[in-house]
Formats: sequence, structure tokens, C-alpha cells
Amino acid sequence: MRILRRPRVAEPKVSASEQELFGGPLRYDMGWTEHEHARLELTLWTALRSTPRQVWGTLRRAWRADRGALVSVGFCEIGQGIVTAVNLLVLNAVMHALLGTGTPADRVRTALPALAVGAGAAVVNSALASWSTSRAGRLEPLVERIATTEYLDAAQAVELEAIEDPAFRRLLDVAYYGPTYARRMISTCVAGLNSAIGLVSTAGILLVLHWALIPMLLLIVAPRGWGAMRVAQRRYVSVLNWVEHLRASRLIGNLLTERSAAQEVRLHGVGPYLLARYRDMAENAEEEQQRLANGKAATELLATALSGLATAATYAVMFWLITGGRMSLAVAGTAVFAIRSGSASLGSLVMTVNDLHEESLYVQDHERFLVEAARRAIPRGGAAPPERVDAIALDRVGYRYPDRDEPALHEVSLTLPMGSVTAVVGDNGAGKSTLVKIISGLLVPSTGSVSWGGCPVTGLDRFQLFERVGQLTQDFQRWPMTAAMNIRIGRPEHPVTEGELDRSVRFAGVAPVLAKLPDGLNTLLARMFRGATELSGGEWQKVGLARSHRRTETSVADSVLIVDEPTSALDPEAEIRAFDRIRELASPHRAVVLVTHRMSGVRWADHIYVLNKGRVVEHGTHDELVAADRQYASMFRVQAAQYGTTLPRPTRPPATESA
Ligand SMILES: Nc1ncnc2c1ncn2[C@@H]1O[C@H](COP(=O)(O)OP(=O)(O)OP(=O)(O)O)[C@@H](O)[C@H]1O
Repeated sequence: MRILRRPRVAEPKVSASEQELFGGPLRYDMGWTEHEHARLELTLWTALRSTPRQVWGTLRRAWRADRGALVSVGFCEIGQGIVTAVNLLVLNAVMHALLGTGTPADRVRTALPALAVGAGAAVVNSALASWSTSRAGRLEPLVERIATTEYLDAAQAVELEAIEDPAFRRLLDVAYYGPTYARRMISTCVAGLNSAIGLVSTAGILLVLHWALIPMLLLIVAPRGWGAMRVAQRRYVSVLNWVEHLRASRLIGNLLTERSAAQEVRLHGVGPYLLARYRDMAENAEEEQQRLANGKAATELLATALSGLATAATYAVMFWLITGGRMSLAVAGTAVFAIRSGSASLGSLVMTVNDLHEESLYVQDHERFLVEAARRAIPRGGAAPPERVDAIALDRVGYRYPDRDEPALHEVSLTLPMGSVTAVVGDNGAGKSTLVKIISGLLVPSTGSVSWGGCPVTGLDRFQLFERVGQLTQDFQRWPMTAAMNIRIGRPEHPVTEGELDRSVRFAGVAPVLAKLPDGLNTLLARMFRGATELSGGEWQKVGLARSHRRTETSVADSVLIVDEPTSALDPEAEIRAFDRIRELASPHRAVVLVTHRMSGVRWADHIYVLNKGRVVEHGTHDELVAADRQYASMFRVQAAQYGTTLPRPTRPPATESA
């Protein structure tokens, strides 16, 4: 009875090693895992109900991509179905001729016209099949390209808040597979259409031959259909279980060979330890495989046995009809062929319905994503920010992340005058990064307002505002492209003239880095590619500074440059030079915001704001804040002590709360 039941994914047997290393089975928490069990949930009824909708969706997408190609595919598939019917009629005519009266030569002669039609039908069938393959081959990449472009376009246009929202990220993740599955749905639909038309034309011919053959066809194909679906599900369970173990052992394999783990693997003796765990997991997976293979074999055996019984019953009925004179031998011979081709069509139809069901789930997610992304897109339109502004001002700005109860920023007010450097300091989690995302326009404040030269940003075009913002963060993007492109990408659309990048290179002190690269500016900076080179963290930061220079140099209107921990990987000398460079970037038409834990770089800022738990607790110049002897002075003193610089000891403990 167990094999009659729908297979389910049970909790896999977890080996002692998996338990020890991962605390249980290793499962991904990604968007696509939502559909892992889709095939198992499919019943014949749900498949029948949902298939027309899925086919309709595929047709719509294909129609949008290339209607001519779609019409050709439909024409070819219907044509092939008609050829199948013609073939059966030909077979029937040939049987009648061969089993008729007269000499063998006469009988063959009588069969010749039908055989000629059969040969012609075979030629037509081949031509239709190739034309269908060619047209479907045109549709598939087109549909995939359209869906991928829609996906990427929608993804790059959503608010940063959406990207940081875990629910949206899951949708983004699962919708990534939509275009591939939309492409696959074309070939699945063509295969399904082919099988369905083949089945219908076979049934039509059987009906013409003898009505009793129709229930017989059903009797044979029903267990076949059930068996095909069940075997597919069992195979799927087997793959799912196997994948869980495979994932764990692959992870171990990667850890043992990865560059980042290489030192600990050797020094701490992690290698032999993990290898022993790998062996244990592999043995466990092999046992599991054996068990699943046995289950699959039993289902296949049952399905074939049921179908065999039905076939035997059909032949018995045919024998009874023939001996009773109710069916001719020729009709019986044709029926045997028709039943065989009909059940083959049904088998492949079941497989395609299974595929279609799973594929459509990803495509539906893709469609859901497009709707959700449009809802969360950065709004277009609004006024252009004024060309010249005296300052950028934040007025009692508050911000709370959607999945947090506590706001990350409370009532923050500050002013960033053009031509000045404003430093923002504070402990970890104080809200500095959130604040710079608000200043750059990437996040929209929950309360309060931001204005450029007195114009509230809510009325301004966000994309034009982004044009006026430059950003250099500690984790800035290291693009796997050439060194030149890594600098140019500061303003990618801006044309580069001969020697123009050299200014940025000189400014950021990248020249000695380039001198070591095999192709200078043309060297690909990505270890994983052949002929490419990887830079050290500090060298990358210099490239980042050159990129910021490029961005600011190509900006004419008043702008803001945000630098967040720009020197964390630099040696002390390079750090001093980098801070000098950053100060230089604050031209009369630019405000620089500096976020850093390095107090040596902060002291030269024109104005300093101290954040604590999302609030501004102090602000002023370095000298004013040291004199105030509160949180800033305490932070400065701690770092100064490391370098032997002295500051007067406080006469009372430093206050951290707002005055
Ligand atoms: N994407 C996010 N989603 C939810 N909460 C966040 C997110 N980013 C930051 N937070 C929370 O907001 C608060 C402020 O974080 P923020 O990153 O702005 O601090 P920070 O001062 O830049 O810290 P650090 O010096 O460690 O970089 C923290 O409590 C943090 O956990």
C-alpha cells in the first residue's frame, strides 16, 4: 500500500557528522526553496485545472515575442497531429489490402497507393517537425531575453529599502529563475501540444475503427499515466534527499580546497578532521540512495504490471471481438499500433504536465516580482535639483528599518555647507551608515525632511539627485573589470578622452599599483579569471579613491561626496595622504561627509557630529568637542593613547547623553 501513496519528502536521516557540524540537515533559505516540493504536491486534478492557464500564459509571452514564429509552431504541431492520424489510416488501409483476397502480389499492389501516401506523410511530418524546432528555437531565446530584461530593469529600479527587505529579497531571488523557466515552458508546451494532438488523433482513429477501442485505450493509459506521474515524483524525492546530503559534502569539499580557509585547514589540523566527517556523510548518503532506488524500482514495477494487465485485458477483448466476427483482423492490427502510440503520447503528456506545473511556479513568481518591484520602484519625475545650493540640510530626520521596532535615527538635524568637510562619528550601530544613506537619497526619511538649497527632496527628481552624489564606502564595489573601468565607472556614461584617467590615478596615488600590473590600466582585476590580477585591500581603496575623484571631477553642479571608512585598509602614511586628498575634494561646489572611526582624520573636519543610538549628541569643531570633554573627547583620547599622543585627563567621567 505504501507505494500507492503519494511520495513525501520525509526529514532526511541526518548523519552524526552533519549533526555535529551543522546542528542538523543543511538547507538553503533562498527564494527558490519555496518550490522545492512543487512536483510532489501535484495531483492529476490540479494539473488538469492549472494547465490551460499556464499554456495560455506561455502563448501570450510567445505572442509578444514573435507572433509569426508562434503561428508557425502551432501550424506545424497541428499538422503533425493530422499526419499521425493519416499514418494510422494508411496502416489500416495497408492491413486491409495485405489481409484481403488475391495473390500476394495482387495484395501488395493494392497496398501500394496507401504506402505511397504513408511515405509522403513521413516526408511532410519530418518537414513540419524541423520547421517547428527551428521556430521554437527562435521563440525560446526571445522569450528569455524579454523576461530577463524586464527582471533586471525592475530590480535595478527599486528603492534600496526594498533590496534590504528580506521578503523582497526572497522574491528577487526566486524570480531570477523565471526567465529560464519561461524559456523552458515554450519547449514543454510544444512537447505537450505534440503529445495531446497525437493522443486526440489516435483516439479519433480508434473511434472510427471501433468504438470499443476507446475505453480500452483509457484502460491501458490510466495506469501508465498514474505510473509515469508517480515514478516522476519518486525520482524527485530521491533527488531532493540526495541533494541535501550532496550539499553538505560539497560544502566540506569546498572548505578543504578554498583559498580563504587554506591557512586554518593546515595550521589547525582542520583538514583530516573534516575529511573524516566527509567520509561519514558520504556513507550515509549512499545508504539513503539505496533505499530510495528500491522505492523507485517498486513503483515502476507496479505501474508496468498494472499497465501490462490492462494491455492483456484489451487483447482478450480484441480476441473476443475478432472471434465473434465483430472486428476484422486488419482493424485489430491497426488498433494495436494505435494503442501503443496513444499510450506513448500519454506518457509524455504526463511528464510535460509535471514539468509545466513546476516551471509555471517560477514564471508566476517572476510576474509577481514585476508587480511588486513596480510598486516599490524609485518614483520617477519631479523637479531638477537647483544647480547651485548653499548647503544640504537635514531637519529632524527620523528613520526606522521596516523589520525593526526601534528607529535607527531620531530627530537628526545637521547642515552640510558646500566647500566644507563634515565628519560623523559614533560607536558601532550608532546610525552613521543609515544617516549617509538618507543624505545620498537612497533612503527616504520616515519623519523630518532633507533639503538641497532650501528645496525639499520630496519634490525633486531622485535620479537627478543621485547624479549629484558621490560615495566611497569601505565595502565599495570591486567590479570584476579592468583597472581603467574600475575608475571610469565612477561616471560610466561620461566619455573618456586620452590621458583623462591619469589625473584620477595621480590624485589617488594609484600609479605605483598600476606599475605592478601586467597590462597597467587594462589589467582585469578579478582573481577568478585567466590573466587577471587581484589587488590587496589597501590597493583597492586607492582605486576607490580614484573612482571618487573621477566622479567629482566630472560633476559641474553642486554635489555631495560621502566617504565612509575610506582608509580602513591603508597603511599609516597612505592614510594621512588619503585624508588630505579627501579634504581637497571639498571644493567650493562640493560638500564632503566623512564617516570614520579613525579620529586622526576627523580632527581636521570643519564640523563634527557625534551620533549615539541614532541621535546627535554633540556637534562642533574638534577643539570645541575636546573642550566639552564628552563622548567625542573620550573617543579621541582612547585612540590618541594608542599612539602616545596626550590629551588632558577628564576631571569627570565622559557624558554620552545629549546635553
Ligand atoms: N538593513 C537594515 N535592516 C535593519 N536594521 C538595520 C539595517 N541596517 C542597519 N540596521 C540597524 O540600524 C542601526 C544603525 O545601523 P548603522 O549601520 O546605521 O550603524 P553604524 O553607525 O553605521 O554602525 P557601524 O559603525 O558598525 O558601521 C543598528 O541597530 C542596525 O542594526
